[in-house]
Amino acid sequence: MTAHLTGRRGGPVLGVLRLLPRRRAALAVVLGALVVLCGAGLLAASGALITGASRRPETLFVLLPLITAVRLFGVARPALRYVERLVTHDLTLRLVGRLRAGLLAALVPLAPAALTGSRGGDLLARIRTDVDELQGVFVRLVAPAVVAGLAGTVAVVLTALVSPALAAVLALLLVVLGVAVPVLARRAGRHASVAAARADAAFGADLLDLVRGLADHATGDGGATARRVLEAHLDEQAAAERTSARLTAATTALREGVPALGLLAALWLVGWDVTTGATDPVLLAATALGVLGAFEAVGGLGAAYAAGEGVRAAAGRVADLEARRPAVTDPPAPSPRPADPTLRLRGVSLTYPGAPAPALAGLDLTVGAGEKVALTGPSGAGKSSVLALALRARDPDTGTVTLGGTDLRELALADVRAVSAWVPQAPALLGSSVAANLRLGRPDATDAELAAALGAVGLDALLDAPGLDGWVGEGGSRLSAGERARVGTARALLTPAPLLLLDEPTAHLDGPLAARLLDHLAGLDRAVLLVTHRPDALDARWRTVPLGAP
Ligand SMILES: Nc1ncnc2c1ncn2[C@@H]1O[C@H](COP(=O)(O)OP(=O)(O)OP(=O)(O)O)[C@@H](O)[C@H]1O
Repeated sequence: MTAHLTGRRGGPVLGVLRLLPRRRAALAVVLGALVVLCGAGLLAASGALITGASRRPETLFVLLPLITAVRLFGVARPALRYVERLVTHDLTLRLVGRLRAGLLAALVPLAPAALTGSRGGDLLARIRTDVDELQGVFVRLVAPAVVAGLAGTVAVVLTALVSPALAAVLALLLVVLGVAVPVLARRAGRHASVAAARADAAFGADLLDLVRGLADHATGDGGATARRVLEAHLDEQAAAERTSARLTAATTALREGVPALGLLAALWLVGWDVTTGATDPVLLAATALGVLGAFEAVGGLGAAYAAGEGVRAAAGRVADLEARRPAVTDPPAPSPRPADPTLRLRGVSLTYPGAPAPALAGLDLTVGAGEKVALTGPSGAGKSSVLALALRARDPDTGTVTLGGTDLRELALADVRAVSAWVPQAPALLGSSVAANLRLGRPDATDAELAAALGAVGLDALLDAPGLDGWVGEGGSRLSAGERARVGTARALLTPAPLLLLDEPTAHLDGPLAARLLDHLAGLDRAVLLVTHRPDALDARWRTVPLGAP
């Protein structure tokens, strides 16, 4: 795993390319080039064999090397293709692994504070769509480009041994077919597709207006004006489609025509050398067919050019994610984890970026070991923000937050989060079993311990249905909001953390259930700092700290 997926130097795409396993990538492109050269070699050897056979040699032994070459190229081509595919797939899977691990590594330090401005769907798209796009960086972009360069160069050099003039023509035509044609087709195609999309959108919008106001249009000129407007859009659509069809036809003609030009050039130039006696006639058909086969080298470049745009966009989005600064970072030399879990906030103020007013201003709060404290106050009073500071999801603008007397900024983040177990208002559940969700709190918990934790939060019923090994649905969708919240609390109870930070654990519960949960929490031998809108449900074991709007 690399520290930076998209790298700092050379742009985002180069950063992704650095993740490729180099030896495998080199092997894959060499194999790819050999496949192309075997194809051209097969055609060339076949041409030479046919010409040689047409001379009716006295013995077949004369043709034996050519027969062997035809067989060799014929067998080697599919075999090499098979190995090339194996290597490429292996390489792509390794790349996907590195991309996913790298993206998650980039996301983890950002969570939760630096991700609050991101929409969940956007992040999911980055992880899923962008990784899908980037995983094709080798197969769709690098391999076709390098294979084209490698196989094209070898084909030109071999051709130069027969006819330097033909080699020059071949090089030129390879560049035309591999670079000029795709670039022009893409540029022209973009204009045509923009025009078609514009015409489609205009037609759709006017059609909708027409249908909505059908009664109005039917009066007056009987809808003739509306029809004329729609017909004008249809004409635009037809014109855009005609342009696009002409473009496709021109590109196809060039794709077929350029190799044909190469064939003609070979017949002309090598044919001339044959008539002057400078070249053996056997080489005429061999060179002409070999040149034809060499064009396969640049066959994948059109798709590579198109893929390049997607890869660039995906790499840019990933780089943008990596460029975000985490809200909090580990200190260079962390202090040891404090044995005393006393949480103390002194003169703490916090204003969220872009917020017009502070969420907290000059707050003092202490939660001693084993103490039970409830934060109350109106919505927006800053209750959840206190928990965020206690967990060091953020740092205060002024004042200090300490655990056992040590400033949180001097502690390793992992230590802060080992001392405190946090349960947000809507805890995240995995699309997995009840047990798997609970074991996030303590991976080695026994089934009996899981059952006890469920019992403590009044979720004994989950033991029967769906059962510890039962599926909770995607994101816990098969459970109610209240059950999801209590699974989160049970998970926190399973951790050994001496301080629990619970954000409205009773929000979705009815009176008796809320009382049962609060009673269990009050009886714990660890400290609990909870947020609640129902201070009346708390008994004397709780110290209530009201927060007003700052
Ligand atoms: N990530 C954020 N970015 C900007 N402003 C925020 C952010 N989180 C909270 N705030 C603002 O800070 C203030 C305090 O929010 P906080 O969530 O701490 O209040 P709360 O008392 O827990 O509210 P509630 O009872 O509704 O959960 C609010 O005005 C809120 O809009």
